[in-house]
Amino acid sequence: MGSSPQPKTTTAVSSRSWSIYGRADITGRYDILGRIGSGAYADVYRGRRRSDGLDVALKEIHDYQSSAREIEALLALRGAPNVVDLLEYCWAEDEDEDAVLVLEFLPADLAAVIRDAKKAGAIAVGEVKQWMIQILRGLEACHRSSVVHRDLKPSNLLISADGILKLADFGQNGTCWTVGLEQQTVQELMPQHQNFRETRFANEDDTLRELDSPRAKNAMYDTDNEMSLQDCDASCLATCGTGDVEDDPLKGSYSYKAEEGGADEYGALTSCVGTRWFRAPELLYGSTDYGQEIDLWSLGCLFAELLNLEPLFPGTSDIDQLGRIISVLGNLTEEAWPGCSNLPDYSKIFFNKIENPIGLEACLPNRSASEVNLVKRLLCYNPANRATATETLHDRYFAEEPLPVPVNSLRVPSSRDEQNDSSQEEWANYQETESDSDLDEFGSMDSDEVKGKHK
Ligand SMILES: Nc1ncnc2c1ncn2[C@@H]1O[C@H](COP(=O)(O)OP(=O)(O)OP(=O)(O)O)[C@@H](O)[C@H]1O
Repeated sequence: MGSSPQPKTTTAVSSRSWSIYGRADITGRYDILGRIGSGAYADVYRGRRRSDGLDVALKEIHDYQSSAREIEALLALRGAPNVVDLLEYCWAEDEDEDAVLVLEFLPADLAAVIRDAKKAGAIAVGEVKQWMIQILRGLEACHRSSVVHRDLKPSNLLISADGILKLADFGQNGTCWTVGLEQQTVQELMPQHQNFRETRFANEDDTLRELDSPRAKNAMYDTDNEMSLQDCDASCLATCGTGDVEDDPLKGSYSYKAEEGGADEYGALTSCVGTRWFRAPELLYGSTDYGQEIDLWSLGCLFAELLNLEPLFPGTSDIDQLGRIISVLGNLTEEAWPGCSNLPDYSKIFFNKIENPIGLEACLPNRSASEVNLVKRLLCYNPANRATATETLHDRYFAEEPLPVPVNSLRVPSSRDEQNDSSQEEWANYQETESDSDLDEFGSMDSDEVKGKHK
C-alpha cells in the first residue's frame, strides 16, 4: 500500500502554510490580503485581482489528490448557480508544489447563519426553506454530474453578501477520505492532464479560455468513471483508535471486536470531527461502495440542525456517532436495511438491543409534521430509501405556508468565524530567521521584493 498523504498540522508554522507569498504566478496577478482560514489540506487567502479589483479566495491545496479532485469537480459543475465558481487555477507541476484555485470570494457560511440564529432564538421557517432550496439545487447539480460531495456540513456551504448559498470544498480533504489511499498520479486520475499543463502560468485570458473549452469540460465528465468512490476507508474502525473506545461515554452499550491491523493501525487518524456528525451509517460501518446517498444523509442532519440550531448527532468518536444514531433510529438490522449485515464492519461491533428508540419526532420538538417527515425521508438506514435531492425539492413542505422567503430577504451574517490571520507575520518572520538555503525553494524570486509587496 502506498503512503497516505498526511494532513498538515494547523498549529505548526509550516513553510507550505504561506508558500503562496512566494508564488510569482499568483502574486503577479493578485494582491494577497491575508489568510481567511485553513482546512486539513489547504490554506485559503483573501485576494484581489490586480486587473480589475475583483475580490477572490485563493485556495492553496497542499495535497496532490485533493487538488485534483476539487478541480475536477468544480470544472464539471461550472455554471451551476449554487456551487462555488472556480475562476481559474494554477496546477501543481509535481507533488512538491501546491495547486492554487482562484475562487469567487464568499464572505459568510451556513455555520454563521446558525450561530447568529442561536442569539435570535430561531431561523424563520420561510428562511429555512430558502436555505434548503439553495442547498438542494447545489446538490442536485452535483448528483446530476455524478459528483458526490462527501463532506456536506454548514461550514462548507458558503454564502454571498446577497444571500446566494453555494456548495464549496470539493476536495474531500478530511483525513477520513484519504486513509488507505494508494498514491495515484494525476495522470492516472486525469488522462487529460496535458490540459492542466497548458493552463499553468498561462495568462488570464488563456486560462479562462481553457476553462471555458468544452473539450476540457467533457474530458472532466469522462473521468467520472475513473474516479472510484471505493478509494477510501472511512469506516468506524478505520478512523477511530482504541482510545476512542476507552473514552466513549456509550462504552457500555456496545462490544467491539478489534482485529489485527484494524483500529490500532489507523488510530492516529481521528480528526474528522466536524465531518463525522454528518457521516452516513454505511460509511461508519466501513462501506466502500457507497453512492450519492451519503450526501442525502448529511443533508438530513443539516436540515435537522437548521430546525434545532444544534447538531442532531454530535458524536465524540466514530463509535459514539453510531451509538447516537442507533439510539434514535433503533438497531441497524436486516429488517431495517436488507443486506446491511454484509457491511465490512457490521460483525465487528455489536450494540445492545435498543428496545425503545428515541425516534426523530422526539429529536425535533415543536417542529411541524412536514418538517419531521422530510427529515425522516432523508435519514433512512437503507440508502435506497433516502429521498433524492430532486425528490426533496418537490416535497410538499416547500409549497406550504409559510412559503420560502425571496433570496434577497435572507438574513446574511456579516462574517463567518474567522481564524486569526498570522500568515503575513509568519512569512516576514521566516524571511528574517531562516537561512538562504530555505529560500531556495522559492527559486530565483527576489525575497525582499515579495516581503515589501505583502507586508
Ligand atoms: N470561496 C471562498 N470564499 C471565502 N472563504 C472561503 C472560500 N473557500 C473557502 N473559504 C474559507 O477558507 C477556510 C478554509 O477552507 P477549506 O475548504 O480549506 O477548509 P475547511 O472546510 O475549513 O476544512 P476541511 O477542508 O478540513 O473540511 C474556511 O474558513 C472556508 O470558509
